[in-house]
Amino acid sequence: MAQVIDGRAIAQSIHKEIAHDVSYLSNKCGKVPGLAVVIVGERKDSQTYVRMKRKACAEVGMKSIDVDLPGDAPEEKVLNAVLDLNANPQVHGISVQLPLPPHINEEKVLSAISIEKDVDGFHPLNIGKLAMKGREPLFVPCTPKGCIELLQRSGVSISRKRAVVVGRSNIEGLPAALLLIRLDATVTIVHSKTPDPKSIISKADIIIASLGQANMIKGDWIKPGAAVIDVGTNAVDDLTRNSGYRLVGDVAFEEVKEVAGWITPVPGGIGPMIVAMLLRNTVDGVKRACDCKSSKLHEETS
Ligand SMILES: Nc1nc2c(c(=O)[nH]1)N[C@@H](CN(C=O)c1ccc(C(=O)N[C@@H](CCC(=O)O)C(=O)O)cc1)CN2
Repeated sequence: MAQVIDGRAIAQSIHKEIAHDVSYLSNKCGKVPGLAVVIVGERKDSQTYVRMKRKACAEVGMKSIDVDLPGDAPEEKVLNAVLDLNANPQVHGISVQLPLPPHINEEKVLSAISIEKDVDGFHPLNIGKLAMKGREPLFVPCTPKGCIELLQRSGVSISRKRAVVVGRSNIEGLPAALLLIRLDATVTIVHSKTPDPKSIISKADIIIASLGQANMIKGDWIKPGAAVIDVGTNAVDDLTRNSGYRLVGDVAFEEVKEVAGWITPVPGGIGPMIVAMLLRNTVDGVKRACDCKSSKLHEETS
């Protein structure tokens, strides 16, 4: 029976670490880390995530700068909002909530964010550096960074392990694979066109599932003892709920739990870590800018 990794509890302890750093930066360096979250449109799921990001900022003592634009805002308006935030000294990080409405060129908007404030790590320069040996990105995307944090804080070793990433999206699958390679795992990416995914997944010590297909990965696809991180968030009909739906992952949780060594639930696994990593990236950016080393932060505040 797998150990269920509690993403909410791990994210909460990271929030405490961040609050510690924020207090030091505010009191000793006179810098209150500021995160700008930009939302374009009224998608319900995006509004939920944006609310969570803003609430988390308040909880750890960070400043939240809110930019809410209507769904029909022209691209130029979104680009101008980003340029204003780039120039605002109170803003240390900018998160433009994805997906953007279809009339807006996502690449253009993400490329307009100053790389020093690209706390989502989506700027092509940051992704490019993540992909290159010997180069260090300023920021790593939050979902894959959260996956690694969950593995490491649960005692799962990564080096020399066989890892399979299911999905190849720019913000999840692809950067997750790049991070695992940096940590010396041997990595295979399985995607929607891969023949016989089961035969590949069943050899993995570590699985990061991010394809967006409800309950796709079954118990008999899993090597006994493997670590399974479920990044899928799929809404399935559930008439017993007031909302009429519930969230499930890409992994058939109940059956995989019987075989795996570690597993994350949905909800309550990677989700809360995405927000925690965004705050972590923002605070780390401020530390880098004012040359406050984290060891010094912990020494002086503990
Ligand atoms: N600019 C960005 N856009 C998007 C990102 C991102 O990292 N940056 N990732 C996702 C959305 N996302 C954050 O933005 C996100 C997704 C899920 C959660 C979360 O905590 N989920 C909960 C369930 C919440 C619910 O009940 O609906 C969980 O899994 O426990 C947080 C953030 C795409 N866009």
